[in-house]
Amino acid sequence: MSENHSSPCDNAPTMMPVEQAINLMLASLRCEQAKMPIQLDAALGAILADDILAALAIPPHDNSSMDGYALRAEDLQDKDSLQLIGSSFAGAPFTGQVQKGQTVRIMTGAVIPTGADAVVMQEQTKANGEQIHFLSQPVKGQNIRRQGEDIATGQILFSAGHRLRAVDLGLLASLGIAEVNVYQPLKVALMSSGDELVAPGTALADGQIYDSNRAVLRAQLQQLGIDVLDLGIVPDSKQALRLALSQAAAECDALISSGGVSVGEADFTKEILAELGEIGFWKLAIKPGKPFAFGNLGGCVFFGLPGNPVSAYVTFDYLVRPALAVMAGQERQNSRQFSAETIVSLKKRPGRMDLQRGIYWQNEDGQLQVKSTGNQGSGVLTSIGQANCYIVLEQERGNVEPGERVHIQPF
Ligand SMILES: Nc1nc2c(c(=O)[nH]1)N[C@H]1C(S)=C(S)[C@@H](COP(=O)(O)OP(=O)(O)OC[C@H]3O[C@@H](n4cnc5c(N)ncnc54)[C@H](O)[C@@H]3O)O[C@H]1N2
Ligand code: MOO
Repeated sequence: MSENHSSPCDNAPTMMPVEQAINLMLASLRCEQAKMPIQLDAALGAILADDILAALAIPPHDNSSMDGYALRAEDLQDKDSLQLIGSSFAGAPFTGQVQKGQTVRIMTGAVIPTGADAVVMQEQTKANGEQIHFLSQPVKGQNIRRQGEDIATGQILFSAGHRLRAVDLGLLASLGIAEVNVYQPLKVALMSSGDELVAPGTALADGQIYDSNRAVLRAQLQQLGIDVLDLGIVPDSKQALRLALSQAAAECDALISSGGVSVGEADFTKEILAELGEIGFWKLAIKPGKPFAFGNLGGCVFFGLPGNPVSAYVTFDYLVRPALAVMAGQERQNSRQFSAETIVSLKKRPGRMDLQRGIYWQNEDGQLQVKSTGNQGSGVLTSIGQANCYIVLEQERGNVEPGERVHIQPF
């Protein structure tokens, strides 16, 4: 993280527009992760630290896409039989040259013999000893997969910052690459704040609830390949918060806390953040998630998520995820949004951008339609479980009527 964190609106009375907050956050962050070599079998989800150039072509040779016979296409213009002179198997190429009037038995994936320029599949032939009779007239290039048609030598296959997916591991393997340089994973501390919280598996006393945010956030971090330092449940005490924030600052690249960032009498998180570090901004024009706080504890970036389970989930998704991607060295992802017609009315007050939870589908005419999951309360975690998209409603928009168009962002 850069040393200079702007403090655009400490104690700002107004809510900062979400785009502005994201831009401020991303501009203040950069990747400082060391590079490390990693074997392909452990590289799923890792982020490349170097460009990958193809040192060879894929496929490396012109080869057959069918079991059949390799030949010179022009030879079958005036006759329909050719003399068999050998065979080319995948891994055991034919070493001679195909001359006028000759053919070579060939298997799928085998190298095209020198001189041949087409392959006829065996179902369109009849063998009679060394004479092969052809039932179809081939065209030049038929059933030949060209050298480099998938990947050309020297091509940049992946740029630094690319997050490796399963298919990418196959592409790297096809180039013979067994090890790549990736960025070391981020280490992120995670804590839940609140005296009312207890860990699942324990009995509840009066007024207590189970801590669900940590389970969700831990899993989301794990999916991003991040090392999680779980600081557990931190009670609403300044001293406990000081200890937790100090430990995170000493050991981690970032701290994600949930709860305690609003204006209640036990909401101390911001106060301790300001004491040990710096508040970058607090309070965004977003629903849910208004009291989101961003700051730093020296070199440790602080993300203060609101305690309400939906607010914590949504702010992680929309605000923290892109920030962590920058810190982890990942190339910028554009969020995929589509336009859809809402078939229900959506309650919306101007002033905050809404990320309502919706269900979208394609109707018989191929048009995207969407409806709300229902109760949009920021404690209703099932609204996310049932949803397959966010309905993104602009900050100044008011109530939305059935038939109006809205933006959706699929999960
Ligand atoms: N007077 C005002 N009150 C509130 C405002 C406001 O502007 N003025 N904002 C509301 C909004 S919006 C939100 S969001 C919440 C956020 O408050 P905190 O971040 O301080 O969160 P808590 O008060 O600690 O908790 C809120 C809610 O969520 C439950 N919770 C907290 N942590 C967890 C957890 N780990 N797992 C499950 N549930 C959790 C907690 O019990 C509360 O019910 O403030 C509003 N108030
Ligand atoms: O933003 Mo709070 O998250 O609206 O409930």
